Amino acid sequence: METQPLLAVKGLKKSFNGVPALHGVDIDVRPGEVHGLLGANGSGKSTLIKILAGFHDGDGGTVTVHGTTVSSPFGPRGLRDQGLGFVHQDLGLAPAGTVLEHMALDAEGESKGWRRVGWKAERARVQDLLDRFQIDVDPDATIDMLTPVQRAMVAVIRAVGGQEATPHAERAGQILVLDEPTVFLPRQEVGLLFDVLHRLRDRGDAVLLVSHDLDEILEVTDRVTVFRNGSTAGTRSTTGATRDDLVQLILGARDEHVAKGRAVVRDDRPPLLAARGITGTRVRDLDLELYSGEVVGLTGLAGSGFEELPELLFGSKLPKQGTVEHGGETVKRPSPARSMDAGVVLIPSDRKNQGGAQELSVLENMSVPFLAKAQGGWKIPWKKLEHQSQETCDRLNVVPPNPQAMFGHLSGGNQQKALLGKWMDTSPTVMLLSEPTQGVDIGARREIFKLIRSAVAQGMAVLCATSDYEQLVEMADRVLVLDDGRVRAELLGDDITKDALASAVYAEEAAS
Ligand SMILES: Nc1ncnc2c1ncn2[C@@H]1O[C@H](COP(=O)(O)OP(=O)(O)OP(=O)(O)O)[C@@H](O)[C@H]1O
Repeated sequence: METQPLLAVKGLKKSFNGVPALHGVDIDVRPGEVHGLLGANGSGKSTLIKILAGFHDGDGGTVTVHGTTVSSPFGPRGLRDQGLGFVHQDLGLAPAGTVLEHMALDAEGESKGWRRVGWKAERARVQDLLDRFQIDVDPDATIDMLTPVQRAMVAVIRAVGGQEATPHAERAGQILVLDEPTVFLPRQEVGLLFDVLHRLRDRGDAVLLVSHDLDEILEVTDRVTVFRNGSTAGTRSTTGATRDDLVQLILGARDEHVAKGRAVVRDDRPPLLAARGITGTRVRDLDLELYSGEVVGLTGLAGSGFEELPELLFGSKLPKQGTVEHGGETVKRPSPARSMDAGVVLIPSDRKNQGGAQELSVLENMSVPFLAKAQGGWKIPWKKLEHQSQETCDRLNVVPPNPQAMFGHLSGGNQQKALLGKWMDTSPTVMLLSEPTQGVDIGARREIFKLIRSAVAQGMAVLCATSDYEQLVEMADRVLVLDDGRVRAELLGDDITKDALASAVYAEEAAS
C-alpha cells in the first residue's frame, strides 16, 4: 500500500518579472524517508523551498501537508505551523549568541507581547533535545566556539525544537527541509550531521535535502527528485542507483568525463608563483612552487592550513614570516594589488561576502577588473563591457544569460560561474582557487574544469584548495596534502585517486 505523503506539491508555479522559475513542479515526501532534491544551478530548488518557507508566494498549483491542502498565500511563516522546519545554507545563527539563547528565542519568539523566558525549563528542553539526538554540545557555548558541523547540528535541532513547539507537534511526522547544509562543512565530518538526519527519519519524520553532491545523495537519501529547468525531471529510489543514473536525470544526458591530459609543466623557467618559508595562522614554514602549465591541488583536514594558503599567497592575509615570489622576483610586501599587477588572482570560497556585490548587476560585477583599463577619459565604455560580459555568460552557461540581472538574484552556482568567468577574462597567469565548485552543479563543474584545463594548456598555473577529492582527481596534476601547516605528502599524476587522497589525509591524522 502506498503511504500517504507528508508533503505533496503538485503543479507549483512561480515567475519572477514574467520569467518562469518553476513551470509546475511535483514532489511528494513520505514519512520515514530522507528525500533528496537535485538539479542543475537555477533549476528552481531554492525557489520551491522559499515558497514553502513563506519567502515567496507561488503563482499556482497545490501544496498538501498531511493530506490537507494549504491555501495560498502561506504568509510570512510559510508552512511552519503545518509542521515544516527549515535550515538554510547560512544556518541563520548569530556568532555571539549561545546555543540555549538561539533555541529559547525560537520557542518564545512567536508569542505576542512581552514574555519572560523560563530559563530553567528552557535549559531542560534544550538538553533533552541535544540528548535525544546525541549531540555533544554545551548549551552555554556561543556559536563562534563551535565547529562548523556542530553549528549545522545546532541549526537542525533548533528547527526540530521549533517544530515540536507548533500546534501539530503531537502529530507524528514532521518535515525538515535543508538547503545545501553540507557545502561549508569539512567532508570528514558530514557523517555526524547525517546521523542526526537518520535519527529523524527513524522516528517517522521526513527530511528534504537539497545538495549537489551526488555521492552524498546516494549515501544518505532513500529517494530523490530531480528538477530540470523549472520542471520535475523524475523521482526515483536511490537504492541501487548510480551516479550516472542521477547525472542522466539532472542533465538529460550521460556524464562526459573530461580527460585531464598530460600536464606540460614549464619548470625550465622560474615558477610563476613561489612561497619560501611562508607562515600564517595555520600554515608553518611552507615552501611551494607553481609552474606554468600545471594545476596543483591542496588538501588536508579542516584546520590543517590548506584553506589559508591561497590568501597568504595572494596577500589578502599577511604572512607572519616568509616571502612570496612572482616569476622569480621577491615581492617585498605581498598585497592583492601587487598580486593582480603580476596576473595572480584569487577566487575566494565565500562568494557571498568576498566574491561579488549582491546588489549590483552581473555586468557591474563582471566589469570591476576592467574598469581601470577600459576607462577612456571620464566615460566607462559600458557597451563594450556589456558585450564582453554577455559573451562570458553565454560561454559559461550562466542562467539567466542577462548581464543586467541583479547578481544577488542569480542562483548560488550561477554566481560562482559568473565570478570565475570574470577572472578568467582578465587572462591571469596564476589562479588561486578556494573550493571553486562549491554549490556548482555537475554540468557547470565540467564547464569549469574544461575552461581551467584549456587556460593551463596555454600556460596559466592554478592552485586549487579543496576538500573535494573528486575534484582533485579530475583536475590536479599534483596534490599537496597539508598537515599541521606543513606539506606532509605529495601525490602525482595517476597516483591521485580518491582512496589515495583519503588515506594520505587520514594517515596524517593517525600519525599526529
Ligand atoms: N528574487 C529573484 N528575482 C529574479 N529571479 C530569481 C529570483 N530568485 C530566483 N530567481 C531565478 O529563478 C531561477 C531558479 O533559481 P533557484 O535559486 O531556485 O535555483 P537553484 O536550483 O536553487 O540553483 P542553485 O543550485 O544554483 O542554488 C534562476 O534562474 C534564478 O535566477
